[in-house]
Amino acid sequence: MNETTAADVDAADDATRGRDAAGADAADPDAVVVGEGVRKSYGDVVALDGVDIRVESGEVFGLIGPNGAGKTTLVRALTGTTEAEGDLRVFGVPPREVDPQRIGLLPQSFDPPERLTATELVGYYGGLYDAARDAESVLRDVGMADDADVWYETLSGGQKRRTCVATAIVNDPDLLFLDEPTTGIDPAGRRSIHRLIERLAGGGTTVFLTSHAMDEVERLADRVALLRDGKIVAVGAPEELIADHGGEPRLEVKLDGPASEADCEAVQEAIREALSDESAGESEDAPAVESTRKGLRIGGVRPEGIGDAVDALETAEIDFESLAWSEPSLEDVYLRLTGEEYSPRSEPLDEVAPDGGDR
Ligand SMILES: Nc1ncnc2c1ncn2[C@@H]1O[C@H](COP(=O)(O)OP(=O)(O)OP(=O)(O)O)[C@@H](O)[C@H]1O
Repeated sequence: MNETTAADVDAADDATRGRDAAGADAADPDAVVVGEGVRKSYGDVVALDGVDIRVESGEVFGLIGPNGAGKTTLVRALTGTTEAEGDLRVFGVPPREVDPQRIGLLPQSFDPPERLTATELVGYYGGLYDAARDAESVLRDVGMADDADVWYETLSGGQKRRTCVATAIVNDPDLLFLDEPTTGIDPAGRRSIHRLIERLAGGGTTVFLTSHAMDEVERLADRVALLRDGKIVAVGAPEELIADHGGEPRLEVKLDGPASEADCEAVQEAIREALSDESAGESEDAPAVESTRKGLRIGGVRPEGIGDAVDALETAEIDFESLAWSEPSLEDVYLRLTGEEYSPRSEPLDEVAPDGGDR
């Protein structure tokens, strides 16, 4: 007679869930987070509308999207803090079955007890785990060593947020969810959090980062997903997304106000003539020239083409104040794919004399 033991039941259970005894996802062993067809509604509001997502071990995965896109809901679904439909697996098991020791979570809204010092607070959260790091060293990691003995309630907004980041990493998690970790943190503090994320990722921690700071995501994330209206509309490495959706580099020409239509046409014509001279009659599209609030913009200008653009401005007798060349960024991707206003990251050049000689 066959005797069914508890171990057999566990093994069968694991087999149906598609994981092996070590807790890895047998169907997808490199994946730490897998979501398929994830849906979540709050009454009539559809927060997640069939999200497919996969985060690999050791990667920094950025999640971006407008307010209300569903980012926090997705983080909550993946951390088991809210129920959602669909197939969700974290380390090969449903989110609520994951060993808490392996997960760190910095929620978007986090109100810890205020009448504790930063050290006491981090120690308190560390006490919730089987094993925890020393509070002092964690606070050092987030740039809070000097204020470790200050009451939480008297810390500044940015210092509070850094302390909260410390509570999320006190258990030395394998997978860290950071929901807008640098909100309200000053540039130096942000930089120290960025370095911390880079160090954690370098040490093998998988980081799931949501942020509205596109520069932060572009810098830190190996891959980025853009969520809009509860659906992922693009996913890829930042450089891939920028190449596919970021648009072209452009030259911003500062004048004493918006360029007139006639000026834009004159610049366009000068560029077209220069191009037709160069290409000896072969047809070539001239870069678009458009008026902006501060002057005009010439699209499609690569660094080696700045000299030609300056020549065209001179031919068109445009007396400009300065030039700023900008390349597309993740922010452009975001703005294009969400249909919001275009606002390029500019890299100002040195002041360029209108004769083009002082560049
Ligand atoms: N507890 C809730 N009850 C009702 N509706 C909710 C709840 N939580 C979220 N929503 C709604 O679900 C949608 C997605 O919200 P969510 O907070 O996930 O977006 P988000 O992308 O994180 O936004 P933000 O960038 O503003 O933080 C929104 O329309 C929001 O109003």
